[in-house]
Amino acid sequence: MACVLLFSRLLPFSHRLRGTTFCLLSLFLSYLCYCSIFSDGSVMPKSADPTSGCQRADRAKRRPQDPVPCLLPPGARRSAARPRAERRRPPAPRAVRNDTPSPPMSHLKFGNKKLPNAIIVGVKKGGTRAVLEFIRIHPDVRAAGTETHFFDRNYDRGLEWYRGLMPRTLESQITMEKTPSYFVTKETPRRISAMAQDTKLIVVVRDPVTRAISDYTQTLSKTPDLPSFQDLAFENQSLGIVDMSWNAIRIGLYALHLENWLRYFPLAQIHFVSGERLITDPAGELARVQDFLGLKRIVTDKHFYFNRTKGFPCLKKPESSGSPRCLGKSKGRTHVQIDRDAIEQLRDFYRPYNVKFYEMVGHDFKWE
Ligand SMILES: Nc1ncnc2c1ncn2[C@@H]1O[C@H](COP(=O)(O)OS(=O)(=O)O)[C@@H](OP(=O)(O)O)[C@H]1O
Repeated sequence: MACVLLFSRLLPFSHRLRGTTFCLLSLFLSYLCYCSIFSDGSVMPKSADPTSGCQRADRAKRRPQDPVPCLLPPGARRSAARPRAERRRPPAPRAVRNDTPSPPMSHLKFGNKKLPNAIIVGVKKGGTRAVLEFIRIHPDVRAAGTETHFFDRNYDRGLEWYRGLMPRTLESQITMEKTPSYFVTKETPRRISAMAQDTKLIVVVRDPVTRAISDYTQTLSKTPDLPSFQDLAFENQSLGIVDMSWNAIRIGLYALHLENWLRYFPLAQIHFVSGERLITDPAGELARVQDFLGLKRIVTDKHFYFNRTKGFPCLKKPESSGSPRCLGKSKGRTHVQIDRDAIEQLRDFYRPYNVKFYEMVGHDFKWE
């Protein structure tokens, strides 16, 4: 345009006409030149998707299950394969495509849900929560957080339902759960053995008299108008006749329950944790649990401290972050006071069962 204005001032009309034509012609030639230089589309590529060309080129060689090669770190393979001229170009804009298949990151990151390799099967109020919380700080252990009650209450839901409750684990990790009522449920040993005969079993046992009082204390906290402990524990206290049908009493007959388990599992596949030693020497008990599970002894006394307020061992603050961890208020309640005579009567009642249990497992737990 500047050219046209200049000519209109300086030249007569006939000359002006020739000058304008010259000007338009040179503009047209410049345009043709521009188009020929950038005709390969590098100014505005047709497809902004950096993966599309790559997918097309490789598709013939790939099987459907193979990963899409263009999902590898951009540039790693493609820069070597591209012609030099193309490599000099500015990088194509990164496009977010919803239809690009995602790599299976969840699989890589979290592993798979597996049926448990080891189960804490009992006993109620034995210290089962403490064992699970202590063993699960081991990096090779992952555990279901809540009691699943699969083998006693939810068996009809099937193994896939059960598996769904498990945490994701890597190949090297073991899966665990705890449901203390399993130990006294008749069908459970058969059902666990039907799932996997090599399932490792852990039983946390505790003096059956203190266990019964602990059980009663828990029930009383939820049902304040419960009859007294003595009323429930004895059919006739003056004659020393214990009511074996009361659950709090029945659970403590360890020898009887164990007989049922030994029909389906060898003794070597069952590990017994002392509920008493779990409080006085948690690291020692955890060392034995780790050995039984075939784990490296990683959970050691470094991990515990005795919390005076709680009156129990708790987990120390992890090095990285977090805070010290004690079990909740429902663990370590102050027990209901039971008179000495009733306790002595219950000790007499349990003694033969305890002795039988010590013989069966080859260990004296010294419940006196
Ligand atoms: N470290 C630590 N902290 C708190 N409590 C501990 C610990 N170790 C063992 N225990 C004892 O665990 C008892 C509860 O047992 P369970 O976890 O098996 O109970 S439950 O069956 O799951 O309800 C609980 O019983 P009670 O003292 O009668 O409440 C505790 O004595």
